[in-house]
Amino acid sequence: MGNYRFILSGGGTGGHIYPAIAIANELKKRYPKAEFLFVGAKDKMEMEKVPQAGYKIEGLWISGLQRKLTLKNLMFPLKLISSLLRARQITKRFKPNVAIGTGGFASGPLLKMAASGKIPCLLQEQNSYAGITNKLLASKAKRICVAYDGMEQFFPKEKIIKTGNPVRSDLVDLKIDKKEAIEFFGLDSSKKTILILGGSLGARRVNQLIEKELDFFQHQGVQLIWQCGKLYNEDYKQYDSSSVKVLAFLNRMDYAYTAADIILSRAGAGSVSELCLVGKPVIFIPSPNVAEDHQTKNARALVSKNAALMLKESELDSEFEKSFINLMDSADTQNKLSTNIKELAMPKATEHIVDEIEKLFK
Ligand SMILES: CC(=O)N[C@H]1[C@@H](OP(=O)(O)OP(=O)(O)OC[C@H]2O[C@@H](n3ccc(=O)[nH]c3=O)[C@H](O)[C@@H]2O)O[C@H](CO)[C@@H](O)[C@@H]1O
Repeated sequence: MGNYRFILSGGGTGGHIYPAIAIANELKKRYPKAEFLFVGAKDKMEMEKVPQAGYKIEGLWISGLQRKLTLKNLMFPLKLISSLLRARQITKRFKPNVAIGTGGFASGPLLKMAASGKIPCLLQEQNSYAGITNKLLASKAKRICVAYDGMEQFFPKEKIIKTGNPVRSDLVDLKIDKKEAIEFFGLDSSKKTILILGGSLGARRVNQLIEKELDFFQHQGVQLIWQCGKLYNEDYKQYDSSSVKVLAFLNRMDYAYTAADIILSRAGAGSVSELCLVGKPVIFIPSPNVAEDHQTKNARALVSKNAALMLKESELDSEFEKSFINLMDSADTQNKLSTNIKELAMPKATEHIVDEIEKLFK
């Protein structure tokens, strides 16, 4: 009993990978004998992060379409055919009970072939603006779990279930001692700690801001945990010091969230869902470079409920210091933001999604 087989696919960025890992962990908790296989894109971060989480992954030779005419684009049809064939082989061999797609281009071929092999498929869409892969797969899916209202504009209404975004269980209920968390980063537990998050890949404009404001932060007497991203680490690691911890990637987000007094963050859907659970004062700096400006929409949903502050990239030079000082100086604003953001948390999202998955194979 319980020897079920689950195939999961999502990747390209942490925003698609971590929901898949959270779903797999909950399935494993319910079905300890189940087998799992992840499918990702060959050179993307899932090939490293999924094995770190204890799961097997196979990589497809696939990439997204660029908007310009490039060599990569000319290769696209070839990659698509090759990855569809490979996806068919994988699903035939693994024979999953259910296929789960969390967005990103690798999930396209996999879910398409799974559906044509009559395997029930469930999609999970993290954003308020649906990604292209999930939109293309919607007609094949039995259920589509979403985190925002109004998703009927992208998906058939009868398939949509609002569950919220899956968050890794270690971040749902933070139980670490704050002093221990601050010391984990080699920082001083008597000082205020600011956590800077650039999303799973790091954010160039956020890094430029922090570099420019280092003296300002020092004057304010605060210390920094600065996640700059793998791509930017070489440029910024020179600033690592006893009060500024520069890290390419945080493997222990639980410690980082616990250590922080104030958080500056991009507004990717996963980050937003986690920050609601964490319940600390946040200043969002949404990326303006994503489809339909969806990070600004993600952030605005919180700002309109007095649950976070937001600065657009174009406002950073003129507004950042003022906004930061106002927030630092007002315990009242900090408390209000913390209380309000917590109210938006959906801590049962993963369980709810797995309840829906169970309906597809039981
Ligand atoms: C530039 C880009 O395309 N961004 C998209 C990407 O964001 P991105 O990949 O940044 O993803 P999210 O903000 O959704 O989530 C980031 C995830 O990475 C984890 N994390 C992050 C940094 C770190 O050092 N360690 C770590 O573990 C966070 O805990 C979180 O679980 O996917 C999101 C969800 O589809 C979208 O909303 C974003 O617009």
